This record gives sequence, C-alpha cells and structure tokens, in this order.
Amino acid sequence: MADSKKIKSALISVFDKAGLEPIIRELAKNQVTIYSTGGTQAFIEDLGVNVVPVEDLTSYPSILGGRVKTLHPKVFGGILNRRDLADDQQQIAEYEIPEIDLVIVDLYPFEKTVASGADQAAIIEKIDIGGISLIRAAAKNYKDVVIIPSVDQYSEFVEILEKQNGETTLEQRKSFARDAFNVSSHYDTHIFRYFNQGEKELFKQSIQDSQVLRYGENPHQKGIFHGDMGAIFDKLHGKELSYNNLLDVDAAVNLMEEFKNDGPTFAILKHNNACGLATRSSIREAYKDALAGDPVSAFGGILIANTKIDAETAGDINELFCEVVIAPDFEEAALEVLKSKKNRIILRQKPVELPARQFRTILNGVLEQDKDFISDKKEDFESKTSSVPTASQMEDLEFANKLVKHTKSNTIVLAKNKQLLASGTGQTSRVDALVQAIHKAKSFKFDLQDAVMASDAFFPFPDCVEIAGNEGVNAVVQPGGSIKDELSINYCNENGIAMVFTGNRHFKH
Ligand SMILES: NC(=O)c1ncn([C@@H]2O[C@H](COP(=O)(O)O)[C@@H](O)[C@H]2O)c1NC=O
Repeated sequence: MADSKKIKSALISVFDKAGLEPIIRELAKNQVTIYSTGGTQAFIEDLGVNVVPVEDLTSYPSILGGRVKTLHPKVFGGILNRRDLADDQQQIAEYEIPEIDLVIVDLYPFEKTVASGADQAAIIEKIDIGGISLIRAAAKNYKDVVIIPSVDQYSEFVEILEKQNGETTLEQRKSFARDAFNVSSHYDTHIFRYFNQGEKELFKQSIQDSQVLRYGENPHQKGIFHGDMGAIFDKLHGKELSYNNLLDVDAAVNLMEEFKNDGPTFAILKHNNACGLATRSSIREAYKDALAGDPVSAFGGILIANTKIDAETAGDINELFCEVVIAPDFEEAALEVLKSKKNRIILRQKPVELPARQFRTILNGVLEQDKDFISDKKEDFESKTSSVPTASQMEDLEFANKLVKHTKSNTIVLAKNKQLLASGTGQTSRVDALVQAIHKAKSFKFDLQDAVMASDAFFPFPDCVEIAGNEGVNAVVQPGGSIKDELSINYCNENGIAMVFTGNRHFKH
C-alpha cells in the first residue's frame, strides 16, 4: 500500500498493563525497538522482550514522584518530527533524537479515582501530564506516527500488526488519531468538571457510550442514544429499544421513582404520560387496576412496576400487547411467560440514582435545569377550605399529585382509591385538560363521585373547581398562587369541597 509505514520504534507507557502482551509479542516479532517507562518497562522485561528505558533516551531519571518522566525533547522530538521536512530531519540528526513511530499510552485513571471517593491529593496526582502530551503529540503527527491512546484500541491494533506485518496505512493512523483526541478530550472534560463543581455555567459533557437507533422519532429521522443503558438496566429480552421507547422508559422510570417507598404500584404509559396507575396490596391487583384506567391506550404501552413481578401477574400482562416491561426484578416463571413474545422488551431496573440535571436542545443551544425533585407530602399540604380532606382523600390527593408532576402540562389528574381514573394531558388550557379527563373517566364507566382532582399549576379562575364539583369531585390539590385563588376557594367552601395547596408548581413541558 502506497501510504503504508513500517513501525520500527515504539514508546510504550501504560498505567494498566492488562492486554498489552499480544502487542509486545507482535512488536518483538517485527524487531521493533521499544522504549518504555518504569512500570511498563518492568512488565515488558518480564515477558523476556528487549526494552530500552526512557531514561537512556532522556539522560534523566523519572523525577518528582513520576510527575516528569517522558517530558523531554528527545521523546517529543522523536514523535513530532516531520519525516518529509528537511529542516526537521536535520535537527533530529543534530540533536541525536531517535524517531518514534508508535506511541501506546493508557492514562492515569482520573475518573475512577474521583468515583472511588479518594482525597483531593490522590485525585490531583491522577491528572496525567506526560501521557496526555504523548497522545496529543503522536496524534498530531499521525502522518508518520501511530497512536494507540487506550486499551480500547488494542485488539484492532494487534489485528493490523498481524495482517499487515507491522505496517499501518495513513487512513488507519488518522483513525487512531481521531480516537486519541476523543480520549484526551473526554479525559480533560472530566478534569474540568472535577475542578468546576458546577461553579462556571458551561455546558461540558462527555459521554463515551452511544447506540445508533433504528431511527429517530419517525423512520425518516436518524436517531442515536448517547448514554449507557447497561448502567441502569439489565436487558433480559426483546428487540432493540427505539427512540420513542427510550423516551417512554425515561418517563416511566421517573414516574415510578415517586412511588418507590409506597405499596405495590403499577403504571402503564403511552407517549410519555401515564394512562394507567394504581397502588394496591399486591402487584397483580395494581396491574389490573392500572390497566382498567384505560385499557384502550394501554395497547402497545410501556409497563413499569415498583416491585418484583410474579408469574401470575406476568400471565395477566401476557394478554396485553405491550412494548416494554420494567421492574426491579422478575420471578423466573414470570420471565418465562413474558419472554413468550419475541419482541417484548424486558428490563430489570438496577437500584442506581439517575442524574440530577436535565438537558434539552432548543434553538441553537441547550437548556439545563435541576430535575424537579420536590415530592409533595400530604403532611405538608395546606388546607384552604372549611371542609378538610378525610384521611383516605389525603392519600388520594398525594397519589394524584405525584402523577400530575409526571404528566405533560397543562394537566389535570382525577383519581380515587389510589387509582388513576383519567387525566387530561398536554392541553393548551386547564379547562380543556379537565374536560378531557372527565370525558375519559366517563367513557370507561368510572364514577367521579368522591374522586379527587390534582392540577399541576394554579387555577386562574374558579371554572375548574365548578366543573369538577358538578361531576362529584370533592377534594382538590393544587399549588395555589393565583391572584384569584380566593374565587376557587370560595366556590369550594360554598359547595363542600375540600381544597389543599402544595405551594409547588409542577409544569412538565
Ligand atoms: N510525567 C510523565 O512524564 C509521564 N509520562 C508518562 N506518564 C504516565 O505514566 C504511566 C505509566 O507509568 P509506568 O510505566 O511507570 O507504570 C502512564 O499512565 C503514562 O500516561 C507520565 N506520568 C504522568 O504525567
């Protein structure tokens, strides 16, 4: 190949020595001169392969506890000289700088050290200086030099060495250089984030895992998920998650987080909103009553439970066509039943915390905010009417208010006996949301007498309490805060409806 180059010399300096042996063996087979740093040198010597200590090149020992070992013109001159530039060649001859054709580096594990909870001094020592400089230098000079910037490139590189007798093409060297700048930019992003601790409002994220999806929201849109699903779920069965599945899974997991300390709770979601939700004494009952909320919308839905799914519940679920089933665990027999549908996606959710910040693109930038962490408790509800909710109404108000927070605005949730009767979702007016909810509840033959109503934001006028009161709703939870709150309160007082304020608006757009 015209642009192939034979590797004649290499500098190897790796923190983690695992996986290095096959490369060393290939390089030895090709009579490559190997330069190396302390620990790596010892590892190579133990393999019985000749290695030149980098100190022989630099005529300096490793100093300052290893902070300076490869940072030397003889090393960087050997990497950065342009093989086709006469001036560079004249200078490296003058200063007796040997050429270095290959650099293999594995950086100090900065991210892992931070995650381990190590103290600041230990973390600072894990900021690699020499290694990152070697990576940048070799990647910059990819026309002449091969850079292997992490263990992730080892197997590809060994294959090239074997197949191409120790030669690499320009295209291969450029591809490794791209990987190198990915490694170095990811590394520096994490160092920045450690130093910044959110003080400077800069958007700097680096996510290494990504998954190309079948398509985006629609088949003509390309879709990619940047993240690591494996950190949150064990995927036990089923087809690839789609873009829309992922949005629903996100909505489902965040909704169920709200019920993690409650009794057995089951939710069914469609288009990011719950169409069924119930808390019962068993997960099977919870599933049945969640499904009863809207058995029509449940078709093709995303199902989530807050407790282990047993075989009987799985048998019931199996009668429904659903895309995804999520639970903290499944009985073996339940899995067997659920796996009977080839495409059904089964996710076992791991007990890990989700990130505290949310991002979304808008216009030519990114919006960032804290997650809505406020989970209103019934003990904190402020009663605003002469009639106060009964104990069971309080339970229902808390239940409905948890759901309202996870439903698209404007929304109204109607609930009774810890079961979602119906909601109005994503409406441009609150009255529309209520009318939609009433219509839906009635269409599934729910009796709204003694139901409760939750609203994600205040009522600007008393119209909602009037309409709901006429249907039999007799307890209401809302944030409050309208200049016309009194009108809604007065209506409730005149009609024996209990109303409580949370003080917290829960818009979700
Ligand atoms: N300071 C330097 O000149 C330097 N040169 C290479 N390193 C790092 O030293 C590590 C390898 O050290 P050893 O071969 O001694 O185990 C690698 O992670 C490499 O990225 C250095 N250490 C940190 O900056």
